[in-house]
Amino acid sequence: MGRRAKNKQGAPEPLDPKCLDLSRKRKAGNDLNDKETAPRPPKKLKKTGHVKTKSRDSIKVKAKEPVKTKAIPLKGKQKARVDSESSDGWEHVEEQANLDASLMDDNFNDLDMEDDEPLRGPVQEFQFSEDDDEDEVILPSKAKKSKQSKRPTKIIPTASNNSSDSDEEESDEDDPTTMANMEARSRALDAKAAAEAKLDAEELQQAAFNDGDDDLDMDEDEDEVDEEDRFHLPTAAEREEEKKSGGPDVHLVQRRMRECVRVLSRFKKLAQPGRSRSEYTDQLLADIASYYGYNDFLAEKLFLLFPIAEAIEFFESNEVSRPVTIRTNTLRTRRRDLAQTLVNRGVNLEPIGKWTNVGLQVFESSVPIGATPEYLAGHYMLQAASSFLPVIVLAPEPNERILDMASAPGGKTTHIAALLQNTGVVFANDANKSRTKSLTANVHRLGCKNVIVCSHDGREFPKVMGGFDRVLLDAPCSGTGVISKDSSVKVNKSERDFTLLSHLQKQLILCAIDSVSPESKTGGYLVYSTCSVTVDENEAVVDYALKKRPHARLVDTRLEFGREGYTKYRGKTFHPSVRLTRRFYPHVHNMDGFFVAKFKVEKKGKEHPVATQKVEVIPDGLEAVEDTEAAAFDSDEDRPYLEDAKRRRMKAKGLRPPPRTKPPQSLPL
Ligand SMILES: C[S@@+](CC[C@H](N)C(=O)[O-])C[C@H]1O[C@@H](n2cnc3c(N)ncnc32)[C@H](O)[C@@H]1O
Repeated sequence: MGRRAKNKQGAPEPLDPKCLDLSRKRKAGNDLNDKETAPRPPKKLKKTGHVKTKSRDSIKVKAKEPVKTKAIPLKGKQKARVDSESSDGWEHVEEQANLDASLMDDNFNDLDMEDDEPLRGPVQEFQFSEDDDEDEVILPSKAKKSKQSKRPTKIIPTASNNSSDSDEEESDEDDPTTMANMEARSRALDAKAAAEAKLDAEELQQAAFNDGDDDLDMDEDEDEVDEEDRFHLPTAAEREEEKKSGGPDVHLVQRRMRECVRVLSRFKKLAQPGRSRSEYTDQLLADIASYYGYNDFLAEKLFLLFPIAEAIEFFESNEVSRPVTIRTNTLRTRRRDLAQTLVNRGVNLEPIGKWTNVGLQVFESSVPIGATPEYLAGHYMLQAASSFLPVIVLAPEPNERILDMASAPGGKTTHIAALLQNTGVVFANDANKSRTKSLTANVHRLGCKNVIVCSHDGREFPKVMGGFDRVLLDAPCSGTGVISKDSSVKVNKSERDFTLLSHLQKQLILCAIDSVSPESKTGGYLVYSTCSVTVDENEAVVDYALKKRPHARLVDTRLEFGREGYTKYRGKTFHPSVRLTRRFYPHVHNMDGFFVAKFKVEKKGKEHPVATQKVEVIPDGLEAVEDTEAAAFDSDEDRPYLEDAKRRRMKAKGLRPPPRTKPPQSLPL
């Protein structure tokens, strides 16, 4: 269990942002009560294994059993070295081919994936993150005031408001939110958060620029550090001794983390003579792992994603629940009407932000939000704000044929169905049959009439069916973006899991591309998303797909916020267009960590010039192989499935279906 969570010795002070050199920051994650510049409020530590610092009393979304986390000491210096190449989760695809043969399953050998030989075989030894368990709601027996009444900052909005408006609108902040002032308040909050986000971005850019740069010591003319005041980094023997005596006091760990961050930011001036950067980094990583309750591997993997001070922000944000959000089901109601009804029931809510016209953020509720008559009637879905994004990016159009390749429990499927206005058809697939039950239940509750639920391994597409106008692959992933919801991720993910996941994601993304019809008149798009922040599940997968399918190119997501995807990461260089992908972080956007990429699939031979202008540095083992025949959509093969589905629809309506034109083929639904 992490010391942050364990709280054996009383609640420690929150890390002082000043000492993390973040004092100028006004984070999107700060409490609104803090108005302008106050730091993140102190977080309460729990006595259970929960590491969340805020509980939801009346609004419980997917409450979990307490998870016991365990501090695992660093095994060696090399383990935590920032410059370690071996531990950053990169895989060699050739090596993947040599994965334990028992992992390989011949079921898919008949797939037309000769060109992807190294990626054959399913990967199945890990738990998938099922972050998007929208609507898996635990209903409280008694409605209580949510701790969200403290009104955490809004989810990051678009920057479109002027500050004078926002000043005016803030003046009535103490008054209750009503339908009349809801929009105005939302705009004010949007403006404030946008300004904060801009400031953050500038500071982070600066931090990234400075990070690791010894010349950061710009204050050389300052007085020498008094030797007595200099932070003493424990020696190896002292650390060993500390371990033997049951680990350091939580306050000591906290102080030490602060000091290490400080020293690393002004190394020349503050470091003890003779001690290296990597020694401080090792100590910091060991303390992060024990304080927040991560295994060493994951602590390092996540730490490496950010400049040092920002990494602490990220770890801190994983200790705080994200705002409760709901998506209006426009098949049943309008957001305005829903908001009015819920306000009348005692729910305090506001529109999420300008980027969505269906989302509402719930601040407090005197009724259980997962058991209102409107909920039961399918007027809304309890859904994380981040999971709106891939569907917004997919932008389905009425009458299209859409595949949601990994769809349970259906938050995104039902959103797609609503955008199609119940026209066209959505094939909602999920490999896990038992999870299709909640998917089907949601499809029914929300009144989606254009959804066909099926259960295939995604890698069977497009053999099962292809030629879709748009495909969404919300891939199974490690869930490193949703640690605040599922803290077990902190300790149950190993390097091997990331290798296997990335392997599976690469297989799935190729099948997803091959399922898109380049002939589509209205579409021809694939959206790839994960609720993970690791590069090997995101940019590396996307880059791999670009190499393997040169007729697919990345296009703008048209989202107005989110950080650009990495085009360079720890010695790897990706195709320049990978910057068109978008990353979302809890500490920046106050939403789950998330990744979204959008591809346009062109006809073969019509490769887009950008897609073929590959940069030279290619991730290990992923040398571009000429794209060979991809599995093509075979309309003859597809016909029996479509016919079967049509017969079912007719039967369901009490109509007599026409005789079959071919011997029946069962569609496993
Ligand atoms: C992130 S969740 C999907 C959440 C869903 N899109 C939603 O919005 O509710 C990933 C899903 O992938 C499914 N899955 C795992 N491996 C798969 C595979 N090989 N093919 C298809 N689905 C798979 C899991 O069962 C899980 O439901």
